[in-house]
Amino acid sequence: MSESITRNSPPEFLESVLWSCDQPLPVRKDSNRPYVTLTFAQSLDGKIAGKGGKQLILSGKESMVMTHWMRSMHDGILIGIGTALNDDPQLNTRHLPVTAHRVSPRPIILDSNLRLGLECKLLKNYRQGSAMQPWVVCSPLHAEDRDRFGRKEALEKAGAKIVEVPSHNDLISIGDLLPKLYNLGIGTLMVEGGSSIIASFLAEMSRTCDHNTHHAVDMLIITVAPTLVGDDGIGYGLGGKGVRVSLAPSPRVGSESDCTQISSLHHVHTELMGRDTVFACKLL
Ligand SMILES: NC(=O)C1=CN([C@@H]2O[C@H](COP(=O)(O)OP(=O)(O)OC[C@H]3O[C@@H](n4cnc5c(N)ncnc54)[C@H](O)[C@@H]3O)[C@@H](O)[C@H]2O)C=CC1
Ligand SMILES: Nc1nc(O)c(N)c(N[C@@H]2O[C@H](COP(=O)(O)O)[C@@H](O)[C@H]2O)n1
Repeated sequence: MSESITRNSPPEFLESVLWSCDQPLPVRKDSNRPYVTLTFAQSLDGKIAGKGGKQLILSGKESMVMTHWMRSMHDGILIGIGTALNDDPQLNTRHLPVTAHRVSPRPIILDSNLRLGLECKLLKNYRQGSAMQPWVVCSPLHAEDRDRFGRKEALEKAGAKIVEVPSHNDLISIGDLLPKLYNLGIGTLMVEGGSSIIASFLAEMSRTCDHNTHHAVDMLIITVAPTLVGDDGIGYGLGGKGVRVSLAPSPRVGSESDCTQISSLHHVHTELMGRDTVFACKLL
């Protein structure tokens, strides 16, 4: 079996691009939000799921184990309600060797209207004592909002903690979410998807860079699997018209005149993991 699958500590490259247990967290200009790692797996044609959102196992064994190491390194793991309903994920570190010190992050679900199922694996695992309590982030509740109050109560009874954060058009404001999570003790946050969440974080990243304010994402770690999904598959956008994220320096992305550089991603590492390629880029 490959050494990367059986080792008892994270792959070296992960510790070098993120942090290792015996190193302090990377210093950021702003300290009122978590360190944010945006990460997902995609096909060669840029798809993260199949037709109609069908969940695809794109990562091979080696990169999947790497993803579970990454999970173990973060305080929280964030997904959108689309992924929670579609995939019913566990978001734990079960692919790590039994001999490794496995710590699973706290699941955080962006669920503006409290649609999470009471019998989902995230809640079941918590009730069985094998996972941390999931936090469900919703839009602020108002007194007249009886249906949502009912769902809030049901979710709390099922084990969830409900966190209210301002939203616009039913999308939780990322700019308000991050300081809130930080104040609740999330120092490091892994954002796993899905498609709309990736687009929102990339858009927020672009917006904050554009205005030269604090960034929303620190590190982008993308696994690319050598497979083609086809046009029916689900991709991810950059979260809006005119949003462009370019690599800097960027000799291959076009001339200055045809590419407005809103934000700069700096390539820090490329790692081959089995048949997959993992790219790590950091935002400066
Ligand atoms: N290949 C990979 O690494 C991954 C693939 N996926 C795939 O992604 C697909 C799910 O993607 P989506 O349907 O887009 O669901 P999603 O997981 O991105 O959730 C989107 C929903 O979250 C809610 N939301 C609240 N605040 C939001 C905000 N600020 N920005 C965006 N959404 C917000 C909205 O109700 C929205 O419809 C599934 O097919 C899943 O298998 C999901 C995660 C990782
Ligand atoms: N790294 C990675 N590779 C893939 O091929 C994937 N499909 C995903 N998906 C993400 O992992 C979640 C499933 O997690 P569990 O196995 O249930 O712990 C899924 O919902 C996506 O967030 N990731």
